[in-house]
Amino acid sequence: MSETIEGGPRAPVLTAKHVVRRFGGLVAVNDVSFEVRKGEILGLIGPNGAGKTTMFDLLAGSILPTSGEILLNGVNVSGEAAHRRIGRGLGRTFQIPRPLPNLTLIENVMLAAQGQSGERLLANFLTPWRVAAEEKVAETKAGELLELVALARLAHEPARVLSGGQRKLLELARVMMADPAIILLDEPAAGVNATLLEVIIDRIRDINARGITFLLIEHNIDMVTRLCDRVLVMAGGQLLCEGTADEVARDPRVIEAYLGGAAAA
Ligand SMILES: Nc1ncnc2c1ncn2[C@@H]1O[C@H](COP(=O)(O)OP(=O)(O)OP(=O)(O)O)[C@@H](O)[C@H]1O
Repeated sequence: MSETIEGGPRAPVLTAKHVVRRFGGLVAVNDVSFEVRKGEILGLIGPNGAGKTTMFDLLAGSILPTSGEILLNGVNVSGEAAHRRIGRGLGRTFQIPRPLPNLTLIENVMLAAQGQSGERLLANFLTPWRVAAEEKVAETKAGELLELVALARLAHEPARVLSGGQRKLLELARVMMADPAIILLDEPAAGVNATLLEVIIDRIRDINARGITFLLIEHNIDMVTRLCDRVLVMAGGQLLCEGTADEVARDPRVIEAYLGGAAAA
């Protein structure tokens, strides 16, 4: 019972209810329902073309569902734009992060600050002291977040010097700047070397220990097994099954879905 009490330890942060998304004749997401519970790291796996990225786009608000509902902390956000969902505590990283190459790391992270007066020309003109004070606070916070993701020593370097794996860490710091309740992570392990992968796994654990919930799309099953208590499997736009990483890896339907994908590739 207490599992679903609003605000309780296992309350749903993000809910998909019978979500459908069509692209012309193709049903990329077909009647998918699930919950991401407060404090968990939930995995989302499935073969190429399963509909995982489309599901992320729907949850984040980059695209809208053809039908069905998306709830963020119990509020129906199905028709809301992405920036409004960010304001409600939903963060998202991209498979291929694209920081502004000529800005420093700290400047890139500061760009993600919410509600700065500096964004408003009038405020800048009328209350420059407040804008300066807010920028100082944002700079301190961005510095702390770069420390959290082990990039503090590069804080004043331009983002173009970063490797692919370091860009993923910068992306995590950027998302954290908006104080998210939940972060959607899109393939954080893709293209990352083994050493940096360990850093990314550690940082995700640290951020999760601060009470932040994660939904993780990942093809690297070792990472999923190490981070996720619960895993959802999608195939052909539908939710195939749910369980621990070990359970789903043994499930004949999952094996069949991956083998079918490999045969079709
Ligand atoms: N904008 C779009 N227009 C038309 N079809 C699309 C669009 N976006 C995705 N699709 C199709 O929807 C299906 C699901 O794609 P999606 O990218 O969500 O899968 P995925 O599980 O994320 O795959 P991968 O693991 O390869 O990233 C695919 O058949 C894809 O071609």
